[in-house]
Amino acid sequence: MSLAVANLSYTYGPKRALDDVSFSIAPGRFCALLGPNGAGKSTLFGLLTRLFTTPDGRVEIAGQDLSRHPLQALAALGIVFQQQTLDLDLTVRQNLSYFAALHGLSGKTAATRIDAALDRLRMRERAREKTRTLNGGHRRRTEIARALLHAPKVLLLDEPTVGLDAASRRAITDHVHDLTAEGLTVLWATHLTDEVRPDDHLLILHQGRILRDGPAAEIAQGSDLSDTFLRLTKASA
Ligand SMILES: Nc1ncnc2c1ncn2[C@@H]1O[C@H](COP(=O)(O)OP(=O)(O)OP(=O)(O)O)[C@@H](O)[C@H]1O
Repeated sequence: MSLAVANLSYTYGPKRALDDVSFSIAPGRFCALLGPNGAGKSTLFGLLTRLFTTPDGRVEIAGQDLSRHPLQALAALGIVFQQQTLDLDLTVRQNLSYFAALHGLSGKTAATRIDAALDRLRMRERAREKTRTLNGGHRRRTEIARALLHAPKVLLLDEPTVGLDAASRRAITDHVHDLTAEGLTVLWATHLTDEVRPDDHLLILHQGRILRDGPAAEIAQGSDLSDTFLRLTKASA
């Protein structure tokens, strides 16, 4: 498995934000983590990226235990946070170059990796543009390209389409689905059912618990996924 989470729990004081969460994602799968506001998606991402830690449960990334071998585990992880983290005064290429340097990449290796990442997101022709001049969708694509520079096996995206118009939202969703064809494993947090495709792996998270885990089409059972999602998250509200 590319990502395996077992019996993960987390509390903020008395508030239990994650309650015995377990799931695993196979290599090259697109997995949608669908949950309403407050479900625990950001808390889960914080634990997967070691922004904070918990003694309750286990995380394995590309076969490496996150608490026992954090450097090796995190080296296999790319992350796109919910809030944008680009320097708007730098060009697209400069934003990526800086990040490549942080990963110890320089010279020809860095240039080759940057070109490849920009190609994957179809952003190569915009490499010299100031990030400030890009629309929201292209800024997001720049961040995704940046997250791929160190050749991670697993890519986490925390509500990556927030604030984008419908066309950009569709384009980003399509681009990231395409990345899985090259073997990348994706965990995509969202509260929007139209970003989930029938053959995606789907996790429905609500009030810190996984309510469903399986192929999206099986979970929807022939009806509209948004109806299923609303029914499930209302029933236990
Ligand atoms: N620092 C904190 N202190 C106390 N409670 C918190 C804190 N951060 C999150 N929570 C609570 O933990 C629960 C899970 O929050 P989390 O942010 O992980 O959910 P989410 O699914 O990411 O929601 P959103 O889509 O709104 O970002 C919520 O009930 C939230 O109010």
